[in-house]
Amino acid sequence: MKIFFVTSNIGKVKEAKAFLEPLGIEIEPLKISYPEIQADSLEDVVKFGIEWLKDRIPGYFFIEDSGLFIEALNGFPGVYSAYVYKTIGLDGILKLMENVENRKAYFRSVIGYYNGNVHIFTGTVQGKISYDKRGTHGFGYDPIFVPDGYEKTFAEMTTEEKNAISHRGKALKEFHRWLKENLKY
Ligand SMILES: O=c1nc[nH]c2c1ncn2[C@H]1C[C@H](O)[C@@H](COP(=O)(O)OP(=O)(O)OP(=O)(O)O)O1
Ligand SMILES: [Mg+2]
Repeated sequence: MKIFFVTSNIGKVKEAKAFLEPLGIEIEPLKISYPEIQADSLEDVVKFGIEWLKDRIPGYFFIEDSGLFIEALNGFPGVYSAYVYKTIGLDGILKLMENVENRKAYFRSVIGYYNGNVHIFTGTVQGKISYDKRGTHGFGYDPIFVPDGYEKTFAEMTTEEKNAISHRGKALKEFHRWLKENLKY
């Protein structure tokens, strides 16, 4: 089967393909930008995005909204992660975290799939903000996020390694489980 992934982030596409294509699900990226509302939750952003997209996409599709939530910053950048990445970036986050001992943070991913109805799948990974940028793989905040149980950042992992433990990998796993149960392929 083939489903569309509406996103402008090629890093997300790479991860979704690495996870789902070996399981027999073909991903067709569609770079259509949709309004991302200013909301308190990733779920609300996804639900609004689907409502806006559903009559504009020729088939079943999914979108994904994600964010990095830093405990010492009361959850910032959270739902504003994309905007913060584009404005103050990794150096800005490291600066805000200077002299902050509590490095705890988590990533969260919310996938919304539309097949006539909306289905939501989520995943979270706990970790810490590093003291400097490390690694060249991945995208976004990967060079400053160290998942619990590891010494290296997401940017020091291969796509497969990251997928096995990441927020997006977990959401994709839930998504795949649902597809398998409901489509009986
Ligand atoms: O695994 C990740 N590793 C590092 N950084 C990440 C990850 N997952 C999301 N992020 C960053 C990217 C973006 O700055 C923001 C999410 O914003 P978000 O709107 O979901 O993504 P986006 O605008 O890059 O692509 P899209 O076209 O799918 O909306 O957090
Ligand atoms: Mg976005």
